[in-house]
Amino acid sequence: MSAQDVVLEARGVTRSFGAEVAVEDLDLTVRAGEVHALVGLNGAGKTTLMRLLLGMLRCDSGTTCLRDGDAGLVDVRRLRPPAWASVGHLVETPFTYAELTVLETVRCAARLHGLTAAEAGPASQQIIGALALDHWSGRRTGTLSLGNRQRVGLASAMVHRPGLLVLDEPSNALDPAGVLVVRREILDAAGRGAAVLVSSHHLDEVARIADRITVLHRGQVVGTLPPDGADLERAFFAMVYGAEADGHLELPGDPAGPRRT
Ligand SMILES: Nc1ncnc2c1ncn2[C@@H]1O[C@H](COP(=O)(O)OP(=O)(O)OP(=O)(O)O)[C@@H](O)[C@H]1O
Repeated sequence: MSAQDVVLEARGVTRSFGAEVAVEDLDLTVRAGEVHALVGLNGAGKTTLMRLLLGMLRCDSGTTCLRDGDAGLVDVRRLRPPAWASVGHLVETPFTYAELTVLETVRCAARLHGLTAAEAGPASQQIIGALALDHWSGRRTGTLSLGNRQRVGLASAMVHRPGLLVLDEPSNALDPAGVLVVRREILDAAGRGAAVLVSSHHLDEVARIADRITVLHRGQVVGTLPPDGADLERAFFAMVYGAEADGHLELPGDPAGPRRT
């Protein structure tokens, strides 16, 4: 892999909210054709990092860059609007219009990402089928279950086959069948050459799809996990506890918590 393959990059990024440092001096790359997973405890900074990478939040210091064709990596704050057409994301609230049907919503997302009217219909039908939403295609999104709203958000993020996909806990609300479907779509996207950044709390799931797994703790990268490692959970906790000054972190239901050995 060369520097040419980097599609998304954070360089020395820091962001605080009041006195709290959510992301601190963080470097990260996502390359074409790879699935890069972010894992960490609640509040580790995963969503904040994704929002910074997508320009949804301003960095206090450092920069986040996205590849814009021949112009190379460009600060997201200066990215030309057409470059955003090749980005798909689901970060926090799924893209849905409560009064529109599933098909209308996904078609709308396709058009917003630059597909022509002629392209948007078939592309929407295809991704709705892929995400097993056919049955709900004519339903207003405001009446859908949480998991199906999540699927619509994923369909809207993927309908235009983006070159960069950023998904924050994409299988959070999904049933086991949905988890399989999303796994397949993520792997297909990377197989087509897309750069994929995904966060998850499910280490087993992450191990199935990721080429690289980065562990965040208190806004910093504390290590990387090998996706084919033997005991990911153990390695994860060792990294997280190891990052604590005294090697000790209290967990609910486990007041003593594991200690660094
Ligand atoms: N808009 C905000 N205002 C104030 N604090 C915020 C804001 N957004 C995030 N934070 C804080 O920044 C820290 C990182 O939050 P973030 O949502 O990035 O974590 P996360 O790793 O995505 O957590 P989770 O796994 O629970 O989704 C948290 O302590 C959070 O309270």
